[in-house]
Amino acid sequence: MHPRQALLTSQLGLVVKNANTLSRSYSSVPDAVGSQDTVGGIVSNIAQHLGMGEFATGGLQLAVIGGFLAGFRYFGGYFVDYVKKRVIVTANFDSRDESYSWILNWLNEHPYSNVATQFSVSTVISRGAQRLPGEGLDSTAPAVYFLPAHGLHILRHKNRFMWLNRERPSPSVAAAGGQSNGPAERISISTFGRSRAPLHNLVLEARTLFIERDKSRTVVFAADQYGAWRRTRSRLKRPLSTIVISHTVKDRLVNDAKEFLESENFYAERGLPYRRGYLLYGQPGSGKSSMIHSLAGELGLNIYVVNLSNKSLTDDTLGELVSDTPSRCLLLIEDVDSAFVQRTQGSANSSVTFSGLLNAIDGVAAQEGRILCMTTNHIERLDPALIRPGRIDVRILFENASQAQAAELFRKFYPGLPTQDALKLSKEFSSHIPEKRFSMAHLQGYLMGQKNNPIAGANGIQEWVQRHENNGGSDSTAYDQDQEVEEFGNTGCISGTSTPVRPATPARPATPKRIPFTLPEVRKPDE
Ligand SMILES: Nc1ncnc2c1ncn2[C@@H]1O[C@H](COP(=O)(O)OP(=O)(O)OP(=O)(O)O)[C@@H](O)[C@H]1O
Repeated sequence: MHPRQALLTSQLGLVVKNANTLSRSYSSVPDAVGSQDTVGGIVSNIAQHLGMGEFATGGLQLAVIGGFLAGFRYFGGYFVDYVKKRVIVTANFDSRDESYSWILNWLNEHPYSNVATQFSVSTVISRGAQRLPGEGLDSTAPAVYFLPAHGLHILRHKNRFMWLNRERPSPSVAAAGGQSNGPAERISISTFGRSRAPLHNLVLEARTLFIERDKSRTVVFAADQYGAWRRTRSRLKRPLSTIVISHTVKDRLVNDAKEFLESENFYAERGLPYRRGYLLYGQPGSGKSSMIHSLAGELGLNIYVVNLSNKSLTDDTLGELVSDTPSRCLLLIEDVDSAFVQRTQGSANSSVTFSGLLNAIDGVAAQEGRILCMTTNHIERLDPALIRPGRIDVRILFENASQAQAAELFRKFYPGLPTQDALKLSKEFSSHIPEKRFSMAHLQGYLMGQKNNPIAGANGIQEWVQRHENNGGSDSTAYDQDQEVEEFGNTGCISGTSTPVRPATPARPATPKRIPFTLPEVRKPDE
């Protein structure tokens, strides 16, 4: 035999011998039973039975042992997982979900965030840890949040050890995982034990903390390019008293919305879709958006804004977005005329089709308990189907400033004035303003130039008005009628009593048409 061959044979013999020894060591059966009962023995017996040589027997024994080890490795993972599941409880949070913001906020408040040596700094608490505009604008300096950095952290909460893993997959991993909503960040929090209660309570605590933080604010969500809602900003609630419109209109609108939110049973008992739609229409800068923000604040609802001009928005994503809104929220579609002029004209400015919009508004997936608000400066351009009863239940006309509104705006603009002075100066101010000639935004702009000088504000208005009238003014022709709420049938779909709005000619009329209404009074649902 060749010396190398002899060496190989002797080495293999050694391995086989060791394998026999090893296989014996796994056996818990006493030697008295005989070597036949060990794994090695059984394998060699089978090998002998098959007429295999010593070399092949050793190979077979090695293969069997390798198989055992591979099997242990494979099933060992399951075993470890099984044990983990029985002694460790874990909660996972995904950045695409609102609960992620609760946890980030909770972490920011947690003492660990002050001592963590690896931490990230953020000016916003938001999903996806994205830099989003708007937060902190109400204060002079933007807020700063200190959060544990990505990676593993061990912290103590309510006398319990917990470990937290904050992970952000790379975009390639997210793409491979088919995450169409963009790469998601994840936080998992674990602790020993089988009870979910500690983590359950932690989540509830985080939610309460977050709600407290937003209590005095209205949070605005907007659809991102992936078709998911993103928190874009939160604003201090705007008091209703700062909106200068007819008090009757304001009260009726707010009461109507409040009544709706309390009438779930009424709708359920009658099998009516539980939603309510408002259309705020009229002059630019007359307070439509401000009224909606104020209304949301009053009702304690967050605002979900859909921008139909967003080219990445499709019928499907719009439908998903609407069905993804919480059951209590205000869904806002601003400047709805800019995307849809008339059904027949298609949707040149939007990837969403007209029927896609209608489906999203009242399709089966549309959320119950939702308030829909649409705004437009051109009601006459809207397709009647879009604003038919059931989709839009209440219409509110916003006009340019009346003299009474101008006077009230003046008084609210200078709240520190003694009553007598406020009355005198506001009268002087408003007397020079032609009825419904200028928008409230326009007048507010003028007053901003006289922020600290109410007397100059009152005295200078005449010259300002003359100047703007000579220039043709920047406001369009005034309406000739009073502000009012126009009320369709309460139940929307089954009404059929209202007079539909005729699609107007494409040319912009000087004076928007008033829409006739059939029910002058707001009816209570249980009347
Ligand atoms: N009726 C009003 N009461 C108080 N402030 C008003 C009123 N109307 C307008 N403003 C002020 O004018 C500015 C613009 O108002 P807002 O955006 O609400 O108008 P809009 O009708 O929604 O305008 P557009 O149709 O152009 O979107 C805001 O700063 C708001 O405070």
